Amino acid sequence: MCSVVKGAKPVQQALAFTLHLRTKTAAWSCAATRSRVLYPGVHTSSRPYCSRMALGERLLFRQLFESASSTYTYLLADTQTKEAIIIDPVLETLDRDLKLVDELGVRLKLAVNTHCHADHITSTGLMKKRLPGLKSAISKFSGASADVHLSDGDKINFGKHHLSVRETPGHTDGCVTLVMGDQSMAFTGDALLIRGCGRTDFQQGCSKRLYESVHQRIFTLPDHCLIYPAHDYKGQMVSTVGEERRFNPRLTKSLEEFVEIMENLNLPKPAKIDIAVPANLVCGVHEV
Ligand SMILES: N[C@@H](CCC(=O)N[C@@H](CSS)C(=O)NCC(=O)O)C(=O)O
Repeated sequence: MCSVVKGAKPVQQALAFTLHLRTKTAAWSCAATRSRVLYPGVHTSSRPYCSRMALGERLLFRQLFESASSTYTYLLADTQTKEAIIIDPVLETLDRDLKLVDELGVRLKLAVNTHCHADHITSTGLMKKRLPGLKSAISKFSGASADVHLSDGDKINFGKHHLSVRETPGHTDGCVTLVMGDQSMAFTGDALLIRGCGRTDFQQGCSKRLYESVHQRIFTLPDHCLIYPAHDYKGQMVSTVGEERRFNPRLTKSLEEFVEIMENLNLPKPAKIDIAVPANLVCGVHEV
C-alpha cells in the first residue's frame, strides 16, 4: 500500500487566518465569494465565506484544463513539504502538467483517477515513467490496474493535508469523490458536474445508484464545500454543494424524475470510448 494513503490524522485547519501567511506561489480562488454575491442565502454561515479561508495554510491548488475532452486536472500540494498529488491527468497535457510540477518545485507522490474515464486517456502510466517513485491510484471497483486500489474512507495524504475517499458509484461502479480533510473542497469526478451529472448509459451506469451517491455522499457535505468536477462543457469552473443542492436541474428532482431524465439524455457516445476505456484499464496504455 502506498505510504501516502491511509493512516492520516484528520487535518484540523483553522478557518481564520490572514493572507500574509501564504506563499506567493499558491493560486487562490475566490469563486465561492463570487457565488455568494450571485446567490445570496446559499451560504448559511454567518461569517463571509471565501475559499481562501477554507483552503487553509500551506495548500497549493491548481485547476488545469484539457480542451479536447473538456477535462479538469487538479494539482494539490503542501507548500512546506512540497508533497503533491494530481487528480485526473490527461495524456494530451502530460508535458504541460510536468512542466508546472517542475516549475513549482513540488514532488508528485500520487496520480489519482476518479474513475476509469471513457472520453480521454489518462496520462498516469506515462507520468509514472517520467517521474520514478510516482504511484497510481484508482478505486478497487474500477476494474483498472494501479499501484493503489482505493476504498471508501481511505485517506490520501500529502504533507499536512489529506483527501478522504468517498465511493460515489452510478456513472461507473468505480467512481470516487475526493474530499479535503476540512471539507472545503470536493473533487467529484463525473458523479456530480456543475448543474449536471455523469451520464449513466454505458460502462456500469445506473441512475438510481448515482442519485443515491450524490444525495447521500456529496449533498451531505457542508453547503460551502467547493465542487470541482472532472468536466465542464459550458466554461464553468467551480460550484458549491449549496448551489448544486438548489440549482442542479437533474439532482433537485425526485428519484423517479431523475431516472426519467437520465434515460432520455440521448447523448452521442464519447468519440474516444473504444480506445479510452481499454487504455485506462491499464493506466493509459503504459504499464503501471
Ligand atoms: N462529447 C464528448 C463526451 C461528452 C460526455 O458524454 N461526457 C460524459 C462525461 S465523459 S464519459 C458525461 O457524463 N456527460 C454528461 C452530460 O450531461 O453531458 C466526447 O466525445 O468525448
